Amino acid sequence: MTVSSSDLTVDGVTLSAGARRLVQDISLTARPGEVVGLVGPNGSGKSSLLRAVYRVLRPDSGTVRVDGDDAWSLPVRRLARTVAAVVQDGAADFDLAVREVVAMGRTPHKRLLDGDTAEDTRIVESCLASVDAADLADRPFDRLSGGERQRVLVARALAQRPSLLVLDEPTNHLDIRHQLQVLGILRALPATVLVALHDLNLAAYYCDRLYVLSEGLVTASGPPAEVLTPGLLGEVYGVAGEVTPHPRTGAPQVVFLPEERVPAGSA
Ligand SMILES: Nc1ncnc2c1ncn2[C@@H]1O[C@H](COP(=O)(O)OP(=O)(O)OP(=O)(O)O)[C@@H](O)[C@H]1O
Repeated sequence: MTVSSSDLTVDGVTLSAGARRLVQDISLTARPGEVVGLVGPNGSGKSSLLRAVYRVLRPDSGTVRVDGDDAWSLPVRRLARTVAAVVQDGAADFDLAVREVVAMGRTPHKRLLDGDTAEDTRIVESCLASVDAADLADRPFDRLSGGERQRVLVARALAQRPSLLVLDEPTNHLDIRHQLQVLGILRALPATVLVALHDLNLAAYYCDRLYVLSEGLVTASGPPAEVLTPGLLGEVYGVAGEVTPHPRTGAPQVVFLPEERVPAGSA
């Protein structure tokens, strides 16, 4: 049975590509309804870890459990009814209209050769509208701008009605209004969300908890206010910054001080 929000437990996951170790012994949880952020510098292993969760990169060791079931042992169709993914630069070469791309999100809920029901059509239209893409519905997907494409891929994932949504840099290419819109949608979903983000201020505002990856390891985790400290900015990113609670939202607000660059690891 599909539940509205899933429990994700990643336990001791190590990933490699050939001889190269991508992440090592990562453990992470996302409880039902939580929005959990993955942050960290380029190449720290965020995308690789997400790939293990949406079952593209098989762990060398460790487990990925969704609602207690090993994600790598579940039937593919059952996993697809539970987990949706928005990946970086995903599927740019669809030779389909936008509406058809979003309708693909309904596939796991259908049997072979089933057509679209009125409910499928309603879900597709409402997911397109939620990301301001209703007017793109008849356009060829492969002619859209980067940001339009990204919003359509978010709509496709929403149309899947997942109980666990995994997103790799979903704000990539988006203007600021659409960044806030997409993250606001994720925040309001009943689903559990695991999202890789580069923007620490957006991560601080929208995520319940953060995991900070650095060189394939988790170096810090917890609520944003505990994790995002000047020490962490120096240690993990090699930059100087101040962190203060925002006077209105209370969320930690990071201000970078570019002239005070510090060598990574020296904070
Ligand atoms: N298939 C692969 N073969 C070899 N190295 C790989 C492969 N996939 C990823 N890597 C390397 O593993 C490391 C982690 O990559 P990953 O894409 O997970 O990082 P990331 O944190 O998502 O980075 P970014 O913020 O730049 O998107 C990088 O050094 C990357 O070059």
